[in-house]
Amino acid sequence: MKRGFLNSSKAKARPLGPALQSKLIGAAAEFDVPFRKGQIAVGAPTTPTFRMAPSPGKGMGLFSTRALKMGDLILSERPLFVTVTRSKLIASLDFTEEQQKQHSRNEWERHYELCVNRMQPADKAALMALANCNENDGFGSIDGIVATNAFGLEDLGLPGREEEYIAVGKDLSRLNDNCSCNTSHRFDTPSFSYQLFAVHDIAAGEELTTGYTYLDCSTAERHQKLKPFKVVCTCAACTDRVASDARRASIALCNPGERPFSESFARVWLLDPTLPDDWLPFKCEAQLALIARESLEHLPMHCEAVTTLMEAEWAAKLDTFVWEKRHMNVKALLDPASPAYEAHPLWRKRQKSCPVSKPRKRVPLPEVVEGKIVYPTVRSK
Ligand SMILES: C[S@@+](CC[C@H](N)C(=O)[O-])C[C@H]1O[C@@H](n2cnc3c(N)ncnc32)[C@H](O)[C@@H]1O
Repeated sequence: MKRGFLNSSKAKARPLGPALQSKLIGAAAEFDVPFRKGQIAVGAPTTPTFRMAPSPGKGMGLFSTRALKMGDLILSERPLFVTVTRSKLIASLDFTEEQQKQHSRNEWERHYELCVNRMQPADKAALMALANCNENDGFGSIDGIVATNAFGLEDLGLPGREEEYIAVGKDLSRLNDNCSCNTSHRFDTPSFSYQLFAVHDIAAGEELTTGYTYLDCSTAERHQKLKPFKVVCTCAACTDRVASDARRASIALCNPGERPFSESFARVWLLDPTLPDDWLPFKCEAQLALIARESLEHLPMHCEAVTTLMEAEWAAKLDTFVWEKRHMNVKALLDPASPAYEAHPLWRKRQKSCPVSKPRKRVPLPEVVEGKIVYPTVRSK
């Protein structure tokens, strides 16, 4: 699961076999010693970065207490509660769909109760104080809280079963949704903690937000996926949906079939020696401009576009930084016998297929015109 919560489209429903059922755990009860004192884990910020406060129309939320820079660590916390990803539990083939659903909810509630009753009182109280958007939907009280607040815990699963676990955090689960979110989290397995980072600069007092669903899709798709959280998102992207949808479609298209950016555009560039050298850097810059415009810096495509740009263009620029200790000799990058050449696959392939460099021109960035992305220059092959 790239980001977000239990109901993410990637959280697959699968039967819960006995082996998995026995793994159902209350993290606070099961993993102790180094982190038992509070929720703060290794690497936590030394000065407070956030506070919890009401967010109009959204219940409680987290707000920055000081200006944060892109990449700043906001919080680091051990999950309160870890469990296997919720799946439908089959009871009887004679059950109606609704009876089946209710059976599943009852079973999950029974399992959760076993775990929660093993938790430390303070952890249990913190868990039970979290929001529950499923209160009147036939969910048990713990099940409802887990469904409202759980994050994917993909780094704990075995290969091929990465989406097996989910977790709830005392502070992390207070993050509200925004389709142009300003934070991203990852799970640090050695410290068994979630770490939350600023994905762009954040002003003091700004609400900290995350994306509950995949965000490189249309407003209508996002709203559909937000339904289980009872969220009707009114963020800037949802309000300016025509232009925003066009930009997001273009960002997602740069990643057809979830192939890394470097494999889609870089491949075209690598294999076509008639394209100018600046074709790929241009594509990267266009992608970066759209990502920045939509505040989608948390997407893997952002990192991929920067990496591709670095390899395609900035490697050559490094040649001029002779005053820098780590100065990289680009001649080495051009020499197939050198280790530097070997270490840069993208550059290497480009040099192989297109040995003659063509001059790099700056081009204006794409714009949205009547809901469509318009690239300013038609690039000739
Ligand atoms: C994980 S909790 C977030 C923290 C929660 N606001 C609280 O008070 O603890 C998810 C719930 O917060 C509310 N929420 C989150 N984002 C929202 C948004 N953008 N607009 C309205 N409600 C939102 C919804 O009720 C949702 O079910």
